[in-house]
Amino acid sequence: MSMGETADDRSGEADRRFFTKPWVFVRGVPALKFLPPEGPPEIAFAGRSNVGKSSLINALLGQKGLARTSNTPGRTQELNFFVPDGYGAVEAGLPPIVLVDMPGYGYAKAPKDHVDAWTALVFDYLRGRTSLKRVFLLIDARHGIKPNDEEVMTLLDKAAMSYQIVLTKTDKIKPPAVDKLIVETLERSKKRPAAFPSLIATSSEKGGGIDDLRAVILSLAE
Ligand SMILES: Nc1nc2c(ncn2[C@@H]2O[C@H](COP(=O)(O)OP(=O)(O)OP(=O)(O)O)[C@@H](O)[C@H]2O)c(=O)[nH]1
Ligand SMILES: [Mg+2]
Repeated sequence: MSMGETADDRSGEADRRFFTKPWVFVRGVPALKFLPPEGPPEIAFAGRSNVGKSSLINALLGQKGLARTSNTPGRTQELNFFVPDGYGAVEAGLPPIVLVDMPGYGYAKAPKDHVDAWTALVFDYLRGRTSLKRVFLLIDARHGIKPNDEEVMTLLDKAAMSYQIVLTKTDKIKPPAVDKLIVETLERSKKRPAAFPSLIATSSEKGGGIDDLRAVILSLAE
């Protein structure tokens, strides 16, 4: 379900094949100095720990287990780069698009120095990466926008980095509650200069919103 705009009409047969072909993991980046050179357009999946970033990537690509997921927050600990297979090296600038799974923020139970290092990595990447064309900012439909999400939105606004809110786990709440949350969330993000004027409500479990998200990804691919 896409609110505030219709998904553009790029979900034809050829485009669907883009997502049914295998994608591959190409690189895990534990610190900024290991980032590949700036190159093809990147789309980052950001959000609090356990919000469902890795699960959403797997649902989009139809490949369970490609991005590692867990019941326990703090699963993803590096910036993980995924590209459609068969296009050649990311260093050579060849893939049409790169999806970047990120460590979550807001998880206080891991050792503090670990959390601080992930958070710095995520924030630096979001602030300074030229190849980054869109950030999907994932918000758990059960919890709504939290103060650390606001902090990330402020950072993205300051960096003039385009971001789009994606509600996750909508299968866990009733449809009227999803509708109410959509209205409230859009109202809050309207005041944000870099926020996209629409959001996408998804369920990685049930498949809701996945085609809309794919259409956005296709529209950014070269
Ligand atoms: N019911 C339901 N559960 C989901 C959905 N998406 C993710 N989950 C569950 O939420 C938990 C966390 O999912 P992950 O994809 O690992 O979350 P993450 O944001 O990558 O977490 P970190 O890497 O730790 O930051 C897992 O137990 C998933 O099965 C969804 O759409 N519906
Ligand atoms: Mg993860």
